[in-house]
Amino acid sequence: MDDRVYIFDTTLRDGEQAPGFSMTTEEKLQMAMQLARLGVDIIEAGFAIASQGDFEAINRIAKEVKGPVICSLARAREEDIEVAAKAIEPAERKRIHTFIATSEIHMKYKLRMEPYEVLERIRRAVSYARNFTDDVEFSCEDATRSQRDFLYKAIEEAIKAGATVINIPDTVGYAVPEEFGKLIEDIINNVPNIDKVIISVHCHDDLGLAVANSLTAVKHGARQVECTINGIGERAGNAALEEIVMALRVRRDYFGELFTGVDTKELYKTSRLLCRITGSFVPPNKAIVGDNAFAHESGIHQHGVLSHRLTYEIMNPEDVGFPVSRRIVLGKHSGRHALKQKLEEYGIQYSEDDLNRIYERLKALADKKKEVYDEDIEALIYQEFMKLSEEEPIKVQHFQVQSGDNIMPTATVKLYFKGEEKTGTSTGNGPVDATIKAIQKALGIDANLLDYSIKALTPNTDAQAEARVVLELDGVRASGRGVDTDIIKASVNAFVDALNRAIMRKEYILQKSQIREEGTI
Ligand SMILES: CC(=O)SCCNC(=O)CCNC(=O)[C@H](O)C(C)(C)COP(=O)(O)OP(=O)(O)OC[C@H]1O[C@@H](n2cnc3c(N)ncnc32)[C@H](O)[C@@H]1OP(=O)(O)O
Ligand SMILES: CC(C)C(=O)C(=O)O
Repeated sequence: MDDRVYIFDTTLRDGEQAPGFSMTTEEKLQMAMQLARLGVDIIEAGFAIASQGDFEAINRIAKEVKGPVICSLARAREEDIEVAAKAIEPAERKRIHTFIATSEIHMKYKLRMEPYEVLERIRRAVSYARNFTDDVEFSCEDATRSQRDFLYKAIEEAIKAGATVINIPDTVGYAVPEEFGKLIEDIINNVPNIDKVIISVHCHDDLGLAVANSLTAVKHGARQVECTINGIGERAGNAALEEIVMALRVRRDYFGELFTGVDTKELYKTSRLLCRITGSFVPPNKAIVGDNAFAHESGIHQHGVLSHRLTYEIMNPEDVGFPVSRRIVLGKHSGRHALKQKLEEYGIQYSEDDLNRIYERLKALADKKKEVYDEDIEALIYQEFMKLSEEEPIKVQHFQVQSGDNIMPTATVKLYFKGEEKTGTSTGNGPVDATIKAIQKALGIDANLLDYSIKALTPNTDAQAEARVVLELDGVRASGRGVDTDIIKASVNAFVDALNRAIMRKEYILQKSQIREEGTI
């Protein structure tokens, strides 16, 4: 059996079926381009008969995306198959994926068909699809709840009719790994000519087992895995592509020579592109691509990884394209080893007393604040070692914004810079833009805004909003965060927070270079 595991990405079809994840044609195209860079083997670009928009998106992807096979889903109906064939027609390599349910519950209540009628549909649909392409995939929807002999028969008919890939979906996420692996093995041992086709699996995550089931299936002979970026998909989602690919790569000792064609360095980028396009967030603890996937906060772990990376890390962040290498996060659970490393990063010379003093301050701060950011630690260091004031240089006294659907947004701010009163007024593209510009005018500065994001922390209209800002001021980069029920205030707080850090950081750099010149460091 071949060792190559084909990655069938269904982010743009099953992934898009998740509420809130619909994408426009342009967005789908952008995502498909990135999936091609990622190196997936097949892109299921949509369900062509679902809508004119879906048809057009598949058609554009088929025309413009080179590399992967482009596929459309189709029910076991001639009309669906014709529309799918038309949509994928321009692709260099094309696949029609047709399906019908084979479980009793689906056949009886949903399809209202007798089993013999379903078998007839399979024969007709697969052979009809073969008129348009040599690459036809057939799925027995709800395979894991299908009666065994009937499932074997359905697969046999699909192969006879010309299917080249047989997909075994765990449509409702009902299977458990050992049982699912055995199902694949049984199919291999009981269905005639099964060795002539590729066996695929498509697992849903209703019990949180989609990745485990997919990997067990691969171990038992499946050679195509259907999965999505960030595991998005109908209900609880599909198997997460990044987890499947990295598990196969990291656990070569277990999976043997199995490999995929995915360029793992593109994983993080692809995950974040999907977030940006759909306005969704990846939970921080998400395997492989979550913000905390390579972060260490607790002292014992930090000491371990600082001594030898492999004590607590099974993969390199660089291998999945993580933008920062391992993150040592200082917080409530951190120990002195990690703090020492941070002080050394800042080029600080410290005594054992200094270390203990700053360590106590860190713990006290962490008890008060939910999250301690690198910037908070930096501020502690400034205060302890550079004797910079604990006072933040900029304090906003007051701001006022006028905005509406037929007036130019205008903001006025009054603030204090190191105790001196300053005011500024500006118009802008929106109320946030106008206020940020007014602050800059008041201070007479021109900071370069590198990143700005805002999200609601709860689902109501009175929710707390969290704004984050990354900016650069005179070559010094800093980030800031602001939380408020008023989105403009949250944005102002984040912007001023970042400015304060940039100014303090500038002063710190200046002091350090002066000390160096005086030869005391
Ligand atoms: C497990 C999966 O993820 S399957 C994919 C699910 N994805 C989607 O459904 C998204 C796209 N779907 C749609 O846009 C619409 O459902 C459409 C356009 C496909 C069909 O819409 P409608 O014609 O209004 O039918 P509706 O969705 O209400 O019902 C489904 C019909 O398809 C039939 N059907 C369902 N699956 C299949 C199948 N695999 N093969 C043949 N017929 C099927 C049902 O029995 C029902 O038939 P009926 O209209 O004769 O009663
Ligand atoms: C169409 C099939 C593969 C499907 O999405 C499912 O069964 O979940």
